[in-house]
Order: sequence, then structure tokens, then C-alpha cells
Amino acid sequence: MASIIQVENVSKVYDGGFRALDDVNLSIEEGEILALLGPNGAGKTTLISIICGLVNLTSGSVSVGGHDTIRDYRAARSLIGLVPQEIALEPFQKVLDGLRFTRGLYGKPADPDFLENVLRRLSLWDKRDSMTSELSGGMKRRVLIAKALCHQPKVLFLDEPSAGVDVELRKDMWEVIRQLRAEGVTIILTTHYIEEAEAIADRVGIISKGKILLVEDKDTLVRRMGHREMRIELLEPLASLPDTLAKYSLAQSEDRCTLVYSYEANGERTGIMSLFNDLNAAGIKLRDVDTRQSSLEDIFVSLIEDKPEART
Ligand SMILES: Nc1ncnc2c1ncn2[C@@H]1O[C@H](COP(=O)(O)OP(=O)(O)OP(=O)(O)O)[C@@H](O)[C@H]1O
Repeated sequence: MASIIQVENVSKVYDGGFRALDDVNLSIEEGEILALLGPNGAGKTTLISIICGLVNLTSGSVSVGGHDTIRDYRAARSLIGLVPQEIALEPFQKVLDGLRFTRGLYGKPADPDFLENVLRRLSLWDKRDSMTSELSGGMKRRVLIAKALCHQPKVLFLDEPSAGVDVELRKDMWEVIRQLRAEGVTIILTTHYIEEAEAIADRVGIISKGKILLVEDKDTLVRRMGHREMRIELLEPLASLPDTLAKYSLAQSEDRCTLVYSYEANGERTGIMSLFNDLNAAGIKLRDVDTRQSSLEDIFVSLIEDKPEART
């Protein structure tokens, strides 16, 4: 696949001297869904704002569809739609009027059929004559997506699309994103949620403290994250582990009331059944069991440990 966005050696130092991005390189393929994952303050919004031409870079270069975002900014921006994190809409503007206006701003000819299609696919057609101030938060977010699509961009950025969004809207949004990808639109979204990346991304980029730590095919990353932990709460404290349980490398809590078993969730054999059998055979009674998937945070920790602070 050809690359549609090239980010080369991009750094950003804000006015106060804070280095929000540090020598970032990223190539985004045409037609893919790339999720940028990272904790608060990692630099996700700064990176997409630079690509969209809303924030000036300090050094490096960015091109969109072969157009440099500084020298050839009009051509670069015309290819981009952005759904911002914050809801910023004209309160007394009707939904359809807002879309017509935004399309006009990009110098695109009027196309009522296209705008109707955009509103219908976002379940907003019935609201086309409502003022945006009359809409619910979820509908406002749909309007933001509609506005970002109304000039037919080749690349769509969604900054934290799931922030403050209920499950139903999230699923609808994912469906719209998949349809757009099927039509050839390249999608870049930022998120804190690994589930969101798992649900829709083709590739995942992990960003932390202004650096891209990895960009990887999602399935490969999910395999890396397939580590799970099972916590087994015991009815009574266990003074010492019987030899028959040694092969499970169980950890014990300080109060001896909990055993922790680590296993690969995607492995062919998790060993859970035989562990339960061996616990039973040893006469160990269980009060409760719960499991937890290694989180994005765990991956961050494993990725960034031993690395000194990168910022000045
Ligand atoms: N205009 C600015 N002036 C100075 N510092 C800024 C400015 N904008 C952002 N920053 C800082 O740059 C860092 C990266 O911010 P950014 O918004 O890009 O992170 P993010 O990964 O999008 O975070 P979040 O998930 O919280 O939205 C943060 O520490 C932030 O405080």
C-alpha cells in the first residue's frame, strides 16, 4: 500500500520550552485505520494538530498526499477532515446549514445529495433543521463527524472519538468508520482505549512522552498483550504451597489468602483446568476467582522502563 502521510523527524517545543514531540517518524498507509494510543499528555493531539496544520512544528516535515503541510498547505488541508476532541459548534446554526457552510469554506460546489447521504448515515437527517444547541451531546458529536466529512476528505482524523460517548454511539461510530475505510478513506484516531483500537484499527501506534514507541499491526500487538493474570482468593490462608502446585509458578499475597496465576490467554493450553484440579486434589478451597488482561499501561511500563526521561 502507498503511504498517504509522511511524518519525518518532527519535534514540537511549545512556547514555554516544553518538548511535546521528540523526533517523531510515522508513515500512514492509504486506506488503513491507524489508532494512536497513549496516556494523557503523550502528544497525540499535538501530533494530529501538526499534520492538520493547526499547530506549527518546531522541526521536521509532514506531507499529506505528497503535499508539504507548510509549503503547500492548502492542497494538504483539502485532503483532511478532523473531528476534534472538544465539541465546538455554532449553537444557533441549523445542522444542514452548518454542513453547507463548511463545504463552501473548502471551495467545494454545492451537493445536496451528498450532504443528505452524510446526514443519513450518521442518523442526523431528521435533525437537519435543528439548531445544534438543541441536540444531545451524542448528536453533537455526530454533527462534528458530519462536518469533518462534508468536503469529502481522503484522510479523516478523530481525536478521542469515544470520550464521553455511550456504548451505542460508539458502536455506530465504529460502523461509520469501517464504511468510510471500505470507501478508501484513511482513518487516524487517537484513543486511551485498547478495546477501541482492538475493535477497529488495522495498525496501532503507541505514543508516550512525545515519542512513538512502536507502530505495529494490531493482531501482532494483541498477541503481545495476550498475557492474563488470574487471582484466586482462598477460603483459608495457605501457609505454604504444596509441591504438586510448583509447576504453576504461583505468586502468593502477603496475607497468604490469594494465589496469582499468570498465563498466555492466546496460548493453546492455558493450564487453568489442570490448576483447578490440582488445587482440588490438594484440598485447597476457593472463595472467588477473577482474571485480568494485561493492560495498555502494562505494555507501556514494559516498553518505557529503563528509558531515561526524554524531555527537556
Ligand atoms: N499550547 C500548549 N502550550 C504548552 N504546552 C502544551 C500546549 N498544548 C499541549 N501542551 C502540552 O503538550 C503535552 C502533550 O499534549 P497533547 O494534548 O498533545 O497530549 P495528548 O496525548 O493528546 O493528551 P490527552 O490524551 O490528554 O488529550 C502535554 O503535556 C500538554 O500539556
